Amino acid sequence: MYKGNFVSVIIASAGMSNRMGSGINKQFILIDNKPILAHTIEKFDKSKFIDEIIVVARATEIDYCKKEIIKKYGFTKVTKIVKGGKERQDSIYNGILALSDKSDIVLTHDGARPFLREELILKGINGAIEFGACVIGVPVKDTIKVVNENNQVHHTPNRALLWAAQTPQCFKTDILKKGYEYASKESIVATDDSSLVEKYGHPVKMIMGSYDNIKITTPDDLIIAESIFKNMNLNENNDGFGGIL
Ligand SMILES: Nc1ccn([C@@H]2O[C@H](COP(=O)(O)OP(=O)(O)OP(=O)(O)O)[C@@H](O)[C@H]2O)c(=O)n1
Ligand SMILES: C[C@](O)(CO)[C@H](O)COP(=O)(O)O
Repeated sequence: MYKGNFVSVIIASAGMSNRMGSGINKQFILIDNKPILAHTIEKFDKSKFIDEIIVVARATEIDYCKKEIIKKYGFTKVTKIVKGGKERQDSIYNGILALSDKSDIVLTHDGARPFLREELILKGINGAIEFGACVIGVPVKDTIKVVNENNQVHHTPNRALLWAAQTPQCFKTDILKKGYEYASKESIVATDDSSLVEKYGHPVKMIMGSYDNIKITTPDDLIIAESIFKNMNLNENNDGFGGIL
């Protein structure tokens, strides 16, 4: 169980939001009059399982985050706001370097995933304690095709074995650090944190997540996000596993 462990979270919010095309950092777009990033931080700030939150922001947005997000919404567990890097991986690495020496368990999370539920935080922490590394995800619903550079279908993997990785991704802190140090030494680049731990050679467990734990990436996600937000508020007991979408 999580008791006795110091649990940290790194929230990556230093991306460029290119696919959103909003002209501003998508994490500052409002849902119910509150920035997406504030919704995300709130989930961890309120959680009794979390001890420290490191926010990773663009250098030019650190002051804004301090004033308009952390101070304005009265978050108490954000210990540091550090500057991001070119890729998400670089941003998370900066967050790792800012972790408290006390950190036993670390969760990495996207600032653009505001609909995380408390039970997934606990499942992730317990998964990290039991397995050393785990990732929250959901089985894919569509058939996935692997294509070549000419869009010719190369093969169709067995859907029963395919999961979509979400965040949080949860680790014993020393294991995540080793994964990132290994990636840096070997110049390994990946789009999520657990890939680096896999490549370092530590097994990663997949933990059942929730289909409504979406990452807000493109404008159509904002329409879905409004609907998830309303549903979460209407039905606080919705466990997120039933597939409201
Ligand atoms: N250099 C980067 C890139 C991404 N992120 C964060 O990682 C999360 C997941 O990334 P994604 O949704 O791809 O965000 P962007 O990189 O901003 O999107 P895009 O690729 O459309 O520019 C986001 O919360 C984003 O802010 C980050 O902290 N630092
Ligand atoms: C970490 C992640 O959210 C898992 O789905 C995803 O890989 C982030 O990737 P992106 O390229 O930054 O969208």
